[in-house]
Amino acid sequence: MNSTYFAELILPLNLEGTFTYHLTDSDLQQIKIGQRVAVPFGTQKLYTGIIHSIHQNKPELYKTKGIHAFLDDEPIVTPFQIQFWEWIASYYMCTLGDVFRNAFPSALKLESQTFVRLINPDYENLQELNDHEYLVFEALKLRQIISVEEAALIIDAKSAIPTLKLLIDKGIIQLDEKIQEKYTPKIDNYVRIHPDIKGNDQAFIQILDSLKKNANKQRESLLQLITLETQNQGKPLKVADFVKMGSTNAVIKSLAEKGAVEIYQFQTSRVDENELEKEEIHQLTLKQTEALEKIKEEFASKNTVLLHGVTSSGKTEIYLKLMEQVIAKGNKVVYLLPEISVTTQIVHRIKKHFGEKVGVYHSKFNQNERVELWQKTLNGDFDIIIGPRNVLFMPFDQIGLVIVDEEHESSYKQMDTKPFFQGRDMAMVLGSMTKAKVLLGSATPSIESYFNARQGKYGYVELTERFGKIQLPEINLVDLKKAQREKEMTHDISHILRDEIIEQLKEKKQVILFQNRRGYAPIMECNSCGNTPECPNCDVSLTYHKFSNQLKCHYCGYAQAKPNRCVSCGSIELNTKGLGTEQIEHQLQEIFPEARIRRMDVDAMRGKFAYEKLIEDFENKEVDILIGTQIITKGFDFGNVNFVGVIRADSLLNFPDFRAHEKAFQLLTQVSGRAGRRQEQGKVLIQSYQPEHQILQNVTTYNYHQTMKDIIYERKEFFYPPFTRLINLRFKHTNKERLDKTAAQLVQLLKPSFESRCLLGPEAPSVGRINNQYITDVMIKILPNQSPIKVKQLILQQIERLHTIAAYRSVKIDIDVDPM
Ligand SMILES: Nc1ncnc2c1ncn2[C@@H]1O[C@H](COP(=O)(O)OP(=O)(O)OP(=O)(O)O)[C@@H](O)[C@H]1O
Ligand SMILES: [Zn+2]
Repeated sequence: MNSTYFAELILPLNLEGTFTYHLTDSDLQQIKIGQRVAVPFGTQKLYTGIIHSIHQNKPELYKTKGIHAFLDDEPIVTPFQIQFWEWIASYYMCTLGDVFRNAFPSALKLESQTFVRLINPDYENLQELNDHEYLVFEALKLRQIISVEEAALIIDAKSAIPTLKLLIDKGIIQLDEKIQEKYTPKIDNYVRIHPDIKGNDQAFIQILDSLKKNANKQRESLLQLITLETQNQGKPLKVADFVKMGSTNAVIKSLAEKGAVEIYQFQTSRVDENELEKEEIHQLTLKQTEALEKIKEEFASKNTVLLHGVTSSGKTEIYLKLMEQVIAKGNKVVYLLPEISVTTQIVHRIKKHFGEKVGVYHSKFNQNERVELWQKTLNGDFDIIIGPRNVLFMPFDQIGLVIVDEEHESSYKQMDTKPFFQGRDMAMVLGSMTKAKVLLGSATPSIESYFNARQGKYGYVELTERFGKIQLPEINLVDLKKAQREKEMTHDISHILRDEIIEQLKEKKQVILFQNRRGYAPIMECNSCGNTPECPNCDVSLTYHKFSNQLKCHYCGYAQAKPNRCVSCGSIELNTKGLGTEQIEHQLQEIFPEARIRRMDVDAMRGKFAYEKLIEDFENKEVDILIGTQIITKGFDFGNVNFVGVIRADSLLNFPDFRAHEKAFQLLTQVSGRAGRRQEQGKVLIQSYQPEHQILQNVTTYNYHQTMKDIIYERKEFFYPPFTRLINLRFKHTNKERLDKTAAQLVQLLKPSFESRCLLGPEAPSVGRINNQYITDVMIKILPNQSPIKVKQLILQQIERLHTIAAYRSVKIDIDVDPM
């Protein structure tokens, strides 16, 4: 056939550009940009692609293939998304296929290696299945799981993907995934005065009278419930809690039978709260209203505004008001959070006001759950969509506002898979491409955002006062050297810290403690020969985990039983060095045997919704002391915490990275900000071996501006962002010699184009081998007078030149633009 029309397709491949397929007349009648199609690729492979564009330029050098089938009547990717993906691919120097793979749910893009699973073996409407569907269905009844490739053998290559797609649509099969824990909301029984007698004095007195004679206990309970309801101001009361306060299940049941109280249920889940009654948004305080007005004023002339408000100043309340106004104008809001599992409290607050119009992209959702969210977003079912950085890839339309909460968080940067994008930065690109306004918020803005605001590129709005005019917590430092010298310590807890915790527990307050490392002890060392067990796959020492009695690698997951003797000299004198959360937990348990102590770090939070459950327990005051890694610093808003302790600030300060000081200041300020958020001024104790350190001094005085000024000065001096842009080239190979040669060769090729201060390396990072791959880095600094686009082109050209020599090609090069 002699086609005159062609389509460019996006395929999930790590290859440059789009791919050309010819179109038949009937293709032309149904084709739309953004539709999914099933296509062959190479000799054997099948893929799901997206229609990128249509044209008449016949490729001269090769024969095009045709499209097997259209999978959708209507596009499921918007033209804007395609543009956005292209922008990301070009900025982050990866392929469009890399972005597509990351952006698009796997369950919507079947390919040869995709496996599907039978989920409805009892499907009865067999007459609704076509011949192909029927054949595959029969095969699945025997085997449960089948790959696209195998389906192609059973029916034919052309029909494999379309047929499986139809079976998915009918709910007969599903993308096969590791069985994941489904979130089952916890249902609790609650009790309240029966709505019929609430506020009806006459009916109420009647009931009370009837209880006078032989139901004294019931009468007491009823009166107690009334008092509680007034005290709790409408906050639901669990039956279980009421029983703890003196009532009994039998009494509550009798009262319910008599119509005096009502037992009701609702989900206490943090994930699905559409059942909750909606609440009005709080009235903003004068200061908050001023801030909101100023934000809107700044938006008149600027696309981005930085809201710099101290912890607990009510930034979230301002977001809520602003969102309400944007939605009232018929626009949508994208709300970005650093990590959803640890910010369930905020999701909860947003859902409370906007109900089912809120779409939540949970990073722990499985692929099938993701499809549902994608389709609902496409339908325009949501006014607000919340999630971590990947939420930017959802198919929304008509965005009026993008909020980036806790904008300083480094977890906005994707580090493990391509594209290595920065969610905050891409939110701004999304904003400028869709003409939506972008609000960045933080109590400790990143250097970059602060700098841009100071330069007048962003609007800048400051909120310096906590809600309720509560003073920011008083932060004091504990000198660990001194405490040790004076024997004022039990294990790693100074007696000042210990006594403060005792005081807090006495007053029934909850305590949050922060330690930056997980595990029991990061290093095991032989006292005789000094040998330290290391990971066989990575260049790091193994961390001791007492609970499992194992040594584990935090980079590749390798684990071994704890040895009883030194593997090097046989001595039994093995010592541990360093301090992890697990050890602190043990020490605390010993010092405070009565306290209910829980730990929040990745080791303790294995289950799918472990965070949610622990947060709930903490809110319900079922935990006295919470010890955690930096997870606990992110936006928690607990009312009953007046005191926060930092076990050891030193590892934060001594980290070998140009961002270390910025991060240390942010982290310590944020964790301190969890204290004293309701009635009274909170307190914070930070333990450190170097209390004189300038960063710690600045933390205690809340001297954000001075800290940033100092850091900006250093950055300027040493050519770091925001004065330069960085690109890191990370080389990986199992053979160290080949790795080093390749990296050195590329540096040779790049040398003529860069000043020597702008081309650093090759240099091995602090962990020079992970999972048996050696690593080395070459860092390029782009000066303000250089064009980043030209520099990127140059890098790609030189890599291409490098690759003309076969020996260099096997070394993988990951290009990381704006590394963190
Ligand atoms: N105008 C208001 N009316 C009632 N409650 C408010 C108001 N403003 C803030 N609050 C309450 O004060 C607490 C702190 O506010 P919020 O969590 O919004 O602060 P934040 O600035 O986002 O803090 P952080 O940066 O520490 O996360 C919350 O419990 C919030 O409900
Ligand atoms: Zn390892």
